[in-house]
Amino acid sequence: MNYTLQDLGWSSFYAAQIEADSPTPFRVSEVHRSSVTALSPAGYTQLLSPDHETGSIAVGDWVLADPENRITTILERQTLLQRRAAGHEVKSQLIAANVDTLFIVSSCNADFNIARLERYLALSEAAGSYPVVLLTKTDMCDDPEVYRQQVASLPQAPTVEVLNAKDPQEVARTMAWVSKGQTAAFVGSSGVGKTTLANGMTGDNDATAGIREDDARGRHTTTARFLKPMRNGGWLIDTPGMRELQLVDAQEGLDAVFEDLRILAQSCKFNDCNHDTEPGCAIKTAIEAGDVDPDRVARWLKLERENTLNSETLAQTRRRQKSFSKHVRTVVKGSHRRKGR
Ligand SMILES: Nc1nc2c(ncn2[C@@H]2O[C@H](COP(=O)(O)OP(=O)(O)OP(=O)(O)O)[C@@H](O)[C@H]2O)c(=O)[nH]1
Ligand SMILES: [Zn+2]
Repeated sequence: MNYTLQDLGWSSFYAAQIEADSPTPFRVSEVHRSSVTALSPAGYTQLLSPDHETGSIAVGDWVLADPENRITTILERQTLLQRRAAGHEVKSQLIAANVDTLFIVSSCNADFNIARLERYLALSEAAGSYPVVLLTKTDMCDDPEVYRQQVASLPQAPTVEVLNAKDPQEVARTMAWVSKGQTAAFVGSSGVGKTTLANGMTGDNDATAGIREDDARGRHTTTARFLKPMRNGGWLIDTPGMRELQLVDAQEGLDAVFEDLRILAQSCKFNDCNHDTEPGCAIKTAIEAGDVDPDRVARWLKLERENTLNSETLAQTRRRQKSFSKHVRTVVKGSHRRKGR
């Protein structure tokens, strides 16, 4: 199957970043330890990272490479999904780039959890992706509408679809949230139906998501991310293992999801009000008047604290990533100069 750049999601946003005589861009479809697999109209190509490290490249990225297939430029992203990486050290982990639609998957059962949905919604808003909440397992639930209502009545009124993920017609309906050339990804807990939905949307038949990869320490299970073509001409970034999700650098996302509380907090007497014991706290007053749900305030403050802590500690990591992208851009400029420009 050969794809045009437009099929792969190329748009004027990216075209504006390259020059007329730039080499053909690639879309990253898989990130490995020191190389990436990328798609272009010529098919799949293995590309090398200049510093043999791929932490700054995400599935979905658009990149340029030199004739030796070494990546020279990562094009500016339209959207970027990231989270705090697992482990003690605060690092951001790139999940996927240039995702237009983020499917936030939960089930119409005990998995359903507003706090988790708010967290995923903030992630999506911070990334710049359009969130669509998919509530699965309607066939095993007496009243899916109760669940739909709970999502739809959030102040942000997110788009929500309820469906049986095993029903091809219902999957086809939800697939319409991704147009030809657009890219989608899934987040959600284990067992909510992400693989089932992905199989329905791509026509694949994946049973397990983990793959095995060799490294110096021997074989170990790793989580892989793939860009896969959807039946309708869209693209799906399959992101297994997207369960635990700590926010980092997600202030804009939190501001969007909790806009009502943020606006209310502007009326607090103190600018840096913790909405705890301070006098003149507009949030507390609203809770006491029954205008605001105290649980929602608690969820907001918890996510705010988490994001602030992670984002502040991240500064150093971010500087390292910046110096990487500076390095690859310099390579491009240098090669231009050599050509006498
Ligand atoms: N009846 C019914 N079963 C579903 C539905 N969605 C998923 N399932 C079943 O739920 C089980 C888990 O579904 P998966 O698609 O593997 O869930 P997942 O989100 O990919 O889980 P992880 O890979 O662990 O993250 C499977 O047995 C599915 O067949 C649904 O809408 N209705
Ligand atoms: Zn306050």
